[in-house]
This record gives sequence, structure tokens and C-alpha cells, in this order.
Amino acid sequence: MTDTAAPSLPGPIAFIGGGNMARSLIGGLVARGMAADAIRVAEPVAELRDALDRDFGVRTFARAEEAADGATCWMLAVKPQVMRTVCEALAPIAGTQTPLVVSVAAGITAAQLQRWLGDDAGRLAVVRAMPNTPALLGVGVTGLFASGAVDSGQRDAASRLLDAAGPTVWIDDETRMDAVTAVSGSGPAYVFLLAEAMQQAGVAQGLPPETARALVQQTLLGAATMLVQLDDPADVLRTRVTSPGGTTQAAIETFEAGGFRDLVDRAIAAATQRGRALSAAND
Ligand SMILES: NC(=O)C1=CN([C@@H]2O[C@H](COP(=O)(O)OP(=O)(O)OC[C@H]3O[C@@H](n4cnc5c(N)ncnc54)[C@H](O)[C@@H]3O)[C@@H](O)[C@H]2O)C=CC1
Ligand SMILES: O=C(O)[C@@H]1CCC=N1
Repeated sequence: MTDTAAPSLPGPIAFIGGGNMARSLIGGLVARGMAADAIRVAEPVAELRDALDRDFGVRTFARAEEAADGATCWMLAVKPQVMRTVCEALAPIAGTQTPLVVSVAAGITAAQLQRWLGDDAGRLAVVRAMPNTPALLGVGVTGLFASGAVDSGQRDAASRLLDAAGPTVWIDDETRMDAVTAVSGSGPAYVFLLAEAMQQAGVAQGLPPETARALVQQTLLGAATMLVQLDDPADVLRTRVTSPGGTTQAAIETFEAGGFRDLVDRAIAAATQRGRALSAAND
């Protein structure tokens, strides 16, 4: 679970890629007290570099090799489609510096990362992490998988880094990382879709847009807080809202008749499958 100490590493951490996920993680680390000068970011887009510098005071670089050189941990936060190119650019220094490599990329396997980094023998310590964007506020959740080369100290370091984003969960079987991605990595988007749909429906029933927005925001926060803070499972909490013959029952029956559960099942299966495909397509 999350603790409040700032994560510490023997040297700087280099984020390779300074986009949405990196920003969320950097925001969490800085909020937890990690010194901004211990964080470097490689990001080719000048506007994003400027924003990272302005918002967090971190040191930015245009090229991956510049940020990675001398860093103790490389946090690979580029799209799966460019991961191979980025790793191959880093390969010459990976062999001499043996950093802890943490990748947040969907689908890309630890063995692929090792191979692209020039480590055919699988000796480089690679951790796969699947966080989510609520990391920005320290309320994310991260699934972690350690390759065989990761020792207990490196495992601990990876946990502490990602703890800044919220709770972490270690996954023993790497093939399950695609399901983690589908449930929690992508999961915030499903909740935002539900929020959009509820707001639109509220407006369709006559509510002013701002009122609908405020009601939906607090309802999702309240329901999520109950899920986290009470021992009762989701179905019990749902039943307590659902008076026989009442309004909720009318809505739930409409969801069930429309195949809601099957739709969620198919959506998460599609996301899981996409993670597997990203691995194969970018090899
Ligand atoms: N956005 C999300 O909710 C989550 C994303 N992820 C993973 O995080 C990774 C990044 O995703 P996002 O942040 O959403 O994408 P993004 O597109 O916002 O960020 C990627 C950044 O990498 C930069 N980049 C491209 N080539 C580069 C290079 N050669 N060197 C350094 N930087 C380079 C891009 O300019 C871009 O700013 C992906 O692999 C994704 O699977 C994982 C969990 C959640
Ligand atoms: O959509 C994606 O591929 C990434 C991985 C999880 C969330 N965003």
C-alpha cells in the first residue's frame, strides 16, 4: 500500500517520454517530496518539455540518451509503437550502466525490452508497470511484474517509485499484465465514459448541464469511496440502493436487458487482446 515517504534512489531517474502517463507519474513523485532535480525527462516535443519544466521544475532533454546517461532508473513511458526504436537508441549505454528499467508500455514484454536494449541473455533488470492516470493525484493503482533478473532491492525500488502513484500490486505471471492493462490501466476511461453518458442523460431529462455535472461527479466519488472504505462487495452496495419496484430497479433492469455485463466483458476482452497484439505488431 501507499506510504507517505518520498521514494529515494541512489541516482537520478530518467523518464523516456514526457507525455500523459509520465506527467501523471512525475506529478505523483513530486507531490510525495521527490526532489525535482532527481528527475530527468527525455521528450522530443519542445512545448511538452517547457510545460514539464514549468510545472514540476524537472530537467528536460530532447533525446533519450541524454536523459538516460548516468540515471539509476529508466522509466520508459513512450508508446508501444516507438519502444523498439527508443530501446535500440539506449542499447549502447544499457550494457555499461545496467540501470533498473521500468516500462509502463501496454503489451510490450520484458523479454522484448531486454532484447531491444541489447541484452539477449536477459540479465538486465526489467520491471513492467501498468499504472493509470489517477496517479497524478496519488490515487492510481499499478500492476507490477518483475523479470527474473530483478533482485529484491530493485523490486523494492520499483514498488516505492510506483507507490507515489497509489497502491501497487505485484503480478507473478507476465501474461496477466494484459488483463491488468485492460481493467485498471484503461479503466479510468470507462468511468469517464460513464460520467459523460450520465451527464448527457441528466441533461436530456431536463437538468442544467452544470447541475448534471456536479451530481455525476459527487455520485461517482461517493460510490467509489463506499467501494473502497466499506467491506461490502459491489453487488451488496448495489442492492441497498435498489428499492423493489423503485427507480433504481427500473434503471438496472434496462441496463441488464441491454446486455450491460456482456458489453463490459467484451470491452475488457478486446482491450486484453489489443495488449497482446501490440506486443506482436511492434516486435
Ligand atoms: N495514458 C494512460 O492512461 C496510460 C498509458 N500507459 C502507457 O504509457 C505509455 C505512454 O502513453 P501516454 O503517456 O498516454 O502517451 P503520450 O503520447 O502522451 O506520451 C508519449 C510521449 O513520448 C514521446 N516520445 C516519442 N518518441 C520519443 C523518443 N524517441 N524519446 C523520448 N520521448 C519520445 C512523445 O512525444 C510523447 O510525448 C504507453 O506505452 C502507454 O501504453 C500505461 C498506463 C496508462
Ligand atoms: O490506451 C492505451 O493503450 C494505454 C494503456 C492503458 C491506458 N492507456
